[in-house]
Amino acid sequence: MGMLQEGRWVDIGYDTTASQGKFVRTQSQWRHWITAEGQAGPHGASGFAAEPGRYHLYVSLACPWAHRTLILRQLKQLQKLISVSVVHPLMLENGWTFARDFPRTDGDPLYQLDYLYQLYQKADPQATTRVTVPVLWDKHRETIVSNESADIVRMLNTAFTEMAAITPDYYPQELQPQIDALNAWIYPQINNGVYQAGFATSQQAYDSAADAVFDGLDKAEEILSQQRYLAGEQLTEADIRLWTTLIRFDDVYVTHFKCHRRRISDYPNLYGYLRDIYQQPGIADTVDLRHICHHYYRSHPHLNPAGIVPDRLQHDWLAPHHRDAG
Ligand SMILES: N[C@@H](CCC(=O)N[C@@H](CS)C(=O)NCC(=O)O)C(=O)O
Repeated sequence: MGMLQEGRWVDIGYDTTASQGKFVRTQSQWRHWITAEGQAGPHGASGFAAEPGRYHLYVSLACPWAHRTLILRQLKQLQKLISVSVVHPLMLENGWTFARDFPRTDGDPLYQLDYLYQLYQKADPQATTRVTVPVLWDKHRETIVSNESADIVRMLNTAFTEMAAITPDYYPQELQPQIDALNAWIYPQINNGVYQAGFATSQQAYDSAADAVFDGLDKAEEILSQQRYLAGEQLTEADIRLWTTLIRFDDVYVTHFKCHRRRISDYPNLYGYLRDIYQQPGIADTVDLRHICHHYYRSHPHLNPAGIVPDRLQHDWLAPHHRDAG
C-alpha cells in the first residue's frame, strides 16, 4: 500500500497513531461531474459533457466502493456508453496494478500502464493523493473526472438519460431526504465501519467500530422487516450502497476484519434482501468472490501475514427470497 507524494510513489501504509488507533479514510481529490450539457455539477469544474464512448471506468471487482459504480453502470444500461476495465486484485507495494495474471483482469486498455498510480500521475504530475478505485477517466481531456464513488453513482444515475435506455431513477427527488438520511448512518456504521473494525490498532477503536457495525446491521434488519427496500418498495442508491458491503460480509469481514458477532446469513431479512438484489438482472455478473477474497486476504500482510485465503463458503444466493410476495 502506498500513495503519491508530490507526484512520486511512496510505499507507506495508513497511519493510525494520530487518531488513537482509529482508521480514518482520506477524502477523494477529484470531484468533477459529468452532466448532460457539460455544465458544472454540485462542485468541481465544467466541461465534462455526457458523450458516448468518452469516459472509462477503472474498477477493482474486490472493492465495495468501485462495486457501487459498476452496479449503477449495469442498472442504467450504460455498458455501451462507458467502457470499463478491471485491475488486479492484489494491492501491495505498488498499490493497484494492471497485471493480467488473474482471471477477469483487463490490464490498462487505454495507455498500457503498469500501475494505477501512473494514471493519477498523468492526471496531475504533482499530485499528493492516495491512489484509489474507482476512477472515472475522461479519454478526451485525459484526466480524472472523479475518484469518489458516491458522486460517480449519482452522475451515472442522471447524466446519460438523454442517450441511454429508459431505466428507473435510483435517487428520485421525492426520496432524496430519506436516502440521504440512510446514507448518513450506513456509510460510517456499516460501509466504513467494517474497515474501522478491521484496521483498528487499539482495542477501544475496534470495540467501538464493531459495536457500530452491528448496531447498524440491527437497524437495517428492522427496516427490512417492514418493507422490501431501505426507502420503501423501490430499489434506490441507498440499497446499492449497503448491499456491496453485505455481499462481502460473510466471506471477508467476519474473519478478516473481526466482525464475527453475527453473519448476514444469521439475519433473515438482510439475507433475503441480499438474495433479492443479487437476483436482479445484471447484478450477479458484478460479483466476483475470487477477486474479493484474494484482494482482502492477500493485500493486508499486517492482518494476515501468510496471505492464506480461507476455503470458500457455500452460498445459495439464488434461493428464493420471497421479498416480492407483497
Ligand atoms: N472515497 C472513495 C474510497 C475508495 C477506496 O478507498 N478504495 C479502496 C479500495 S476498496 C482503495 O483504492 N484503497 C487504496 C488506498 O487507500 O491506498 C470512494 O468511495 O470512491
